Amino acid sequence: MIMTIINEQENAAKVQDSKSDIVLSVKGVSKKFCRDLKRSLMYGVQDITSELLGLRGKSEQLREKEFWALNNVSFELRRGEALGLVGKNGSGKSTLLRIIAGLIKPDSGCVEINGRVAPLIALGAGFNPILTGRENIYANMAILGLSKKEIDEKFDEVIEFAEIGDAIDAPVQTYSSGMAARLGFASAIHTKPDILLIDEVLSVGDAKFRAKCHRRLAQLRDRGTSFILVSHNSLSIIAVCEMAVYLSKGQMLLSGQSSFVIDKYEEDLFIDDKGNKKDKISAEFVLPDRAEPTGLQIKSLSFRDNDGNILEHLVSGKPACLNVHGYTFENLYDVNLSVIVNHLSESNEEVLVLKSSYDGQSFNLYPGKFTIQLYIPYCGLKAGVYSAKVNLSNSPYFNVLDFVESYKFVVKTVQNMNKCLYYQPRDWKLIN
Ligand SMILES: Nc1ncnc2c1ncn2[C@@H]1O[C@H](COP(=O)(O)OP(=O)(O)OP(=O)(O)O)[C@@H](O)[C@H]1O
Repeated sequence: MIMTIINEQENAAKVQDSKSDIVLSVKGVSKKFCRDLKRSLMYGVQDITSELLGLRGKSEQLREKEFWALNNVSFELRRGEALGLVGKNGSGKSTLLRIIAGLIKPDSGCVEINGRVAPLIALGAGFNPILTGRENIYANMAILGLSKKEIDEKFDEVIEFAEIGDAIDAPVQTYSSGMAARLGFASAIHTKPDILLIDEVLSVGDAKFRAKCHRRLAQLRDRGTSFILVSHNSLSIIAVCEMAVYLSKGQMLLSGQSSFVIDKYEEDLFIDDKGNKKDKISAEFVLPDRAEPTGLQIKSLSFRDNDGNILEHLVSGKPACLNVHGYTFENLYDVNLSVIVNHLSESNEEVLVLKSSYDGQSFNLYPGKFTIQLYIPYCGLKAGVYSAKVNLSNSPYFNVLDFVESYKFVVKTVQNMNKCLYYQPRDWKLIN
């Protein structure tokens, strides 16, 4: 009997602990906007008047031209946790951050915050363009709740972190977007926030500064700061956040472990608004006939398996052939194939540059159809959406004969490789 009582007390303490760990609760938050400016102003006046008169009821109905920018979104954030917010353009991410930051009110639902929130929303948000960097630091940190004395104490650290030198005494309107982001980031992190809201700001600035921000974020996390990070860069989300929320047209489609959520999000990048697949990526990419004076035309591109069947998508670690099928009108010698691949769903950076010339290979083509094949014994790309520039050129000066600017394709993975930059074939064994 005594044991039971102790256990119940322990359980109650645990529940209490886990509750006090929650720094943010977003409960059924909805927000509607109106596309028509005149109407939006009219609705605004109506809403304020009825609120003043105490008549404003539940605003669950949409009026003409209104739409839900957020619809019944709920999640919790714990102390020291990092949560990624993903979704296509216009899915409601910034609106949600603005509601959490208290910049706009939800139409229904509520946000409960346990601590200090520092928003790093749009670049230099909160900065007054005609004030200097120095004046803005004071204004910004005061808004975030610091006293003049506290700001004086932190000031040198802030400018040292921002590394903007003499520009600190120039008006912020003369700053580049990178400089404004540095200053915004530096002042926000020095307010010792409990929750930091970061909207794409980490994608500006040079690589060195970004690395410094990431290091500082890791330190803040160790001290218990929680983050919400909005980014179109899936790798940033996976690297920084253990949890993620996926918004689509204002609704929370999915929440959970970030690698799982990102997988689904990346898959959906190829689904259009009507739910159809946007590009038949795997089906042959067929080019129209063009008047090419170069003596060669690329007719189609496709990825195929070893048996020549068209692949719906590539799979990390599995073999594939890229078939470049075309037509030549004359003899062409020393033709080179080049394939440059960008990772669309992440940084859009080049991740692969393959040129037959680099491998000392070129092809002689004679009038009629041809197929040049690039065989990859295993696909080293990780899951995601990619775009390839495919180009045929010939020596001696690599004159371009024909090219395809953007051949999109999807790579899927059967194993969890999301935290890796590329696919690594592997085998595990114990050797006694
Ligand atoms: N003040 C506003 N008035 C009317 N519509 C708005 C307003 N603010 C945002 N919207 C609309 O609400 C929707 C959600 O916008 P939001 O900026 O939250 O999307 P997002 O997911 O942050 O997009 P992005 O990835 O492009 O930054 C969009 O359709 C946008 O046009």
